[in-house]
Amino acid sequence: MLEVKNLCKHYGGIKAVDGATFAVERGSITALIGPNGAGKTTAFNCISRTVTPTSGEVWLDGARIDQLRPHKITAKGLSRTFQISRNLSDMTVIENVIVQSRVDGIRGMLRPAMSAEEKDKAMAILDFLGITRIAYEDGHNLSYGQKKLMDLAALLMSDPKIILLDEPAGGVNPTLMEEIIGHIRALNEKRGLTVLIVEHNMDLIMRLSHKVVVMAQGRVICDGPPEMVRKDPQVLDAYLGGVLEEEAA
Ligand SMILES: Nc1ncnc2c1ncn2[C@@H]1O[C@H](COP(=O)(O)OP(=O)(O)OP(=O)(O)O)[C@@H](O)[C@H]1O
Repeated sequence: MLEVKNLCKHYGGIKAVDGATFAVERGSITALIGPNGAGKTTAFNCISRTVTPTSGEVWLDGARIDQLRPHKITAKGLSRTFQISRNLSDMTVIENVIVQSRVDGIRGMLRPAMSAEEKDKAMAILDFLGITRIAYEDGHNLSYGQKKLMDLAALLMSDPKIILLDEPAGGVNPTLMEEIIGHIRALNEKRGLTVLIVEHNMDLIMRLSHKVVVMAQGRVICDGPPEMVRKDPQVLDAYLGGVLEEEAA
């Protein structure tokens, strides 16, 4: 469904992504992992076109998307979250969900009124995520976890076929992590969404993913099912005896 071919992003002499090639199969939950600085977030940014790749190609459902503007990519069915929640704190949750999800760029941000249709759709999504009770809460009153769920809701407004989640469990407590795992699984199994996740939490990765793609120094060094990847010597080397080795023991 999503194919990344020989993707490169160089910042001067720094090769943040250096010829990465991988695929995300339709209906899968695929994880992109790797040590700090491996190039995961930069690869995400190139796929969603929030940064311009230096070279390489990104294909979605057989069409090249690496030359499209970000909102055109969203309109084609690919949506992403950001590591740092982008909530607009002087708006309510439902307003945030609607405004952040408008795919027509800056014009959407400037269009204040919510249509009845947008509101119904946003409420149905908040319901799916179990957070209708905070629909009219101001953005600045939200907990960190509630912001994460609001971001997920905004992501779903554009009816994506594939979602890219950047550290969905980053900084959340164990209870919320279980909730987020449940939501991701439900989105995949009940709504048929394909999911690509960047995440450092190995427990989440090993439990959720069908396939794991491992990056190190801008390149893909291994990909396959989680139980294979966690025992791969190259992967263990890349992590230098870190969390994967403990898990594989
Ligand atoms: N805008 C930038 N300018 C210069 N260098 C950058 C820029 N963005 C990323 N880099 C560098 O590119 C490399 C890859 O960074 P990236 O954030 O993609 O890694 P990552 O795998 O997501 O790391 P982490 O797990 O720590 O988030 C790092 O060496 C980083 O310092």
